[in-house]
Amino acid sequence: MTSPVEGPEVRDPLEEVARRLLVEIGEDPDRDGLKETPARFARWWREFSGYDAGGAETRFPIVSQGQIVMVSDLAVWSLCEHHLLPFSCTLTIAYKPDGDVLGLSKFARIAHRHAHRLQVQERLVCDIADEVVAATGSADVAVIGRGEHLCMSMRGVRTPALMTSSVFRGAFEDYGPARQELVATVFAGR
Ligand SMILES: Nc1nc2c(ncn2[C@@H]2O[C@H](COP(=O)(O)OP(=O)(O)OP(=O)(O)O)[C@@H](O)[C@H]2O)c(=O)[nH]1
Ligand SMILES: [Zn+2]
Repeated sequence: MTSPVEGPEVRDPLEEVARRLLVEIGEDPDRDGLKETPARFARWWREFSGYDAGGAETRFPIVSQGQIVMVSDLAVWSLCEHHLLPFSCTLTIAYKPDGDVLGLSKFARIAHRHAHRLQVQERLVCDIADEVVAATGSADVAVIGRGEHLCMSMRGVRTPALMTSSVFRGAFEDYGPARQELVATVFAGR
């Protein structure tokens, strides 16, 4: 039986990036505790950038006309494109079905798909709204995000704060019943 020929170990270029980073901040990348860190760093960035939220859109026939569907307290993590630091964001996605309704889990998949990118929170909610419009065929879509950004909490101005960003389309644009129901749900909490 022949054994497979072992070639030279192929390192992910991101490991070199991590080693360089460690050296630049005055660390020894070969010390115990850091030896495996470049490989872990490379795996984490590949996981982040190659994230696949999967799942085809599953639609069901609409149950009742004029209903508002809201999925609230969806918690996602994203990375701020300015500092590459995480921000957490709690999202509420609302829409008025027009035709079919979308499977509940698909909203979480859509949210994660757009969070797993370098983002700013304003664009995150718009990207999610755009995909919900495309997936549901409804023009009445709203997304509200409430986030805490580590780039503001742990560095820079070092002040934890909550940022709210929102997008209101169609029936949610004016401060009518749809918008009022949405805002009441978001601020009532669970
Ligand atoms: N509007 C918005 N601002 C963000 C978001 N994430 C980070 N920021 C801000 O982007 C800005 C980047 O500003 P710069 O002046 O280029 O960076 P900086 O010198 O590190 O700024 P400081 O954070 O104030 O120290 C900062 O005010 C951040 O707080 C986001 O999702 N939306
Ligand atoms: Zn930032």
